[in-house]
Amino acid sequence: MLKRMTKAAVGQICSTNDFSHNLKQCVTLVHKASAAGAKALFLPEASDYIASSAAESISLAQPVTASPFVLGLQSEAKKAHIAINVGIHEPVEGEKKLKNSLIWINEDGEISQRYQKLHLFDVDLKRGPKLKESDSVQPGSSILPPFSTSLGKIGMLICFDLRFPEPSLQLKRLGADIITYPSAFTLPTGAAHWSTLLRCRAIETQSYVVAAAQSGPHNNKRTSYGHSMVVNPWGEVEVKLGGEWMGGEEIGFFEIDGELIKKVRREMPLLRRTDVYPEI
Ligand SMILES: O=C(O)CNC(=O)[C@H](CS)NC(=O)CCC(=O)C(=O)O
Repeated sequence: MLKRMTKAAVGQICSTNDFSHNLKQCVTLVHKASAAGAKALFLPEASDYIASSAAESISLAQPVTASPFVLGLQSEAKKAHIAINVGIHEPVEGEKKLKNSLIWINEDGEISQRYQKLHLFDVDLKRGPKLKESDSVQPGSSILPPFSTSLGKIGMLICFDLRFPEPSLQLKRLGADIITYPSAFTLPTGAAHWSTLLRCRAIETQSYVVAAAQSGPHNNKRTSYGHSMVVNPWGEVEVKLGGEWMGGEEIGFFEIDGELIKKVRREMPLLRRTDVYPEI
């Protein structure tokens, strides 16, 4: 029997504080994705820009209705009839701090879903990095229920959220087939934890995990780890892009196999002992 597979693309870029440079990289990837017949393109966290300080990040944020980056991607999505999952910054009216958001731009170019990052990356490692995301960002307060797309049901999380199994398990419980983690991991934490965490989340949730990553130097203070990955529900790595030394944008293709999701879940049901420990 013919399996129903849907093609998608995962894109890697290196954002700076220059909107038009960042948009250009993303548009190149939209064209490549669409030429290859992908139904959706997954882009990294903070694709619109990465600043070198909290103050600069706050000063750059624009509402989606006025952001040349978001408007540009919406128009490309509509032209190419492809959905785009992309991480951006959004100002909050009357507040100083921003939202670290993930939006779903559908095939008609409309923003149809939006998630606000729950866990903020405040770390101070002896050998670096020292980053305090909460200086410029306010955390979200809810999980976005998985939504239907031509690929299957998508559950959205962002970057540092990857370290917490609870929201991914909750998304799986709510019916997700695919969980996304657009990211900008640091070099030391990426080398130590990135691929292990992504495979764990895929194996635990028996779902596809799609993690588009920032890669390379954003400014003289920050460099990202790269290695964008797609992991299938059995934990196999289906796509792995290059590391931080790679210049420019990069793309990888994969197919979502709905039969594989069903097979993995049927063959090894993960029935929780919620009589012993609480359901999360
Ligand atoms: O700063 C922006 O504009 C965009 N946001 C980010 O890059 C965020 C906050 S600094 N990065 C992470 O969450 C990295 C997590 C990480 O590296 C880990 O969990 O090890």
